[in-house]
Amino acid sequence: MTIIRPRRRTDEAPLVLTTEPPRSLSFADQTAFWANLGVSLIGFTGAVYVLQPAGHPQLPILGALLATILGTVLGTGMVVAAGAVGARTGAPAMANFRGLFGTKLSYLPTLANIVQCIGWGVFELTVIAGGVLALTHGRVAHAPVIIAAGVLCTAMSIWPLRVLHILRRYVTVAVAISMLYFTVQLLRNPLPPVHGTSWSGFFPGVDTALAVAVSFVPLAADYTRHARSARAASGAAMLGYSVAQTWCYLLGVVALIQVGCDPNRIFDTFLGVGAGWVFFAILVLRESDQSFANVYSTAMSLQNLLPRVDRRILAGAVGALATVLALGVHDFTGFSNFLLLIGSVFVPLCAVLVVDYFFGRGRRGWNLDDNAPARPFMLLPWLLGFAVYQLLNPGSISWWAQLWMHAQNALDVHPGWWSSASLFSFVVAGLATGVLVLAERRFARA
Ligand SMILES: Nc1nc2[nH]cnc2c(=O)[nH]1
Repeated sequence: MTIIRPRRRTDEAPLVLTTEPPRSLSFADQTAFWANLGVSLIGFTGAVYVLQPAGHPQLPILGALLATILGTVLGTGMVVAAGAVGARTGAPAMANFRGLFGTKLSYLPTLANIVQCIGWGVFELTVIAGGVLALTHGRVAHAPVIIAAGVLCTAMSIWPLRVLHILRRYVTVAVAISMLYFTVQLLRNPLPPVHGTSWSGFFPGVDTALAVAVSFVPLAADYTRHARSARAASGAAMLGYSVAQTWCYLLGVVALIQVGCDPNRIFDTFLGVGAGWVFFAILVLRESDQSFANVYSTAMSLQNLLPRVDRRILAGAVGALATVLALGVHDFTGFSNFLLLIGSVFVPLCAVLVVDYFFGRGRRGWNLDDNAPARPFMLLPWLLGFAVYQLLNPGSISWWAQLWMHAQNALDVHPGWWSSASLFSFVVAGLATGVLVLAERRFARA
């Protein structure tokens, strides 16, 4: 890869694929960035899936609290581990897979990430439009908001490092004040009693909180590669993301309980408190950093396929595509299930990546060149982990879920309260990679 060594704090991310990025993000910059990603309008409504895990009765409030904390901390741990690899190699997230699978095979996770990031980018643009709709009581049309948000997040993705500095300086404080305001206002009303709760959906609840954090696994290294040290990158992601997502989900749980667990009315609680619209507007505006992260990471993923194309051209094209797609989307229900399905690809992949980097071939330095040789056997633990995930949680796309239910019956595996798909998938993929790493070492010695 091309080697360039810019160092100043004002330096921007390299324009072409390189493993020598400017290391200009401080601990505070990164903590603020991850905290911003942890707070999302989707998080407030998504809390309903932790509170009422699919196929289970509602969790008690303590159960929802613990499931949120456990899922978030475990999911963030995976983000941290993937980010630590990027902080050490200096390569963007998808280019790291060249070391694990070889360059050509690294296109597999790259394509999955391009699909997931464009999907999330479109989703986030529609979430912003939904927020503006709630804020203006439907007085502003959908299309102009989508176009404005699309232009904003595309512009942000042209100057990613400058944007991260700005987020730290101005946006994170405003978001923290807004969250504090809503927390105080919502907790002033006593929570109505909730009946018929059960702990049976505890681990599915954990899985939900974990899945949202894990969806940032394939993006992490695009940002941590600019950290001054792997330790700072890891601490910042852990602190910023886990605190923010936990806070966001718990605020969502409180708001949901106050509107009888109807996610469609959740924004009413925020807008119903005195001056709520001011703080809600801040949260809507900051949702653009989520879209920005998706557009920028899609461009970086594309650069793994097109290493010599200027990332600004790629980001411009991706931003335009996401905006056009978002103009046509009004209902996201089916697509969000698809996003969760893609997200599940990255849980076992993270385990394989981390085990091979810290215990296997990565210890001697991965080959991240344009012609890194294929390591197809490394696909096996990934596939195994993916199968374990689907077996325990096949999701809500009916034909896909039915396929896996046949497999459950054939193997006599029946998911219960104990079956966290993410944890089992991560552990199985990690252990299987460990076996391959040991076999590779033996083979090298022989
Ligand atoms: N990758 C990704 N994951 C998410 N999880 C929640 N929102 C997002 C998002 O915008 N992108």
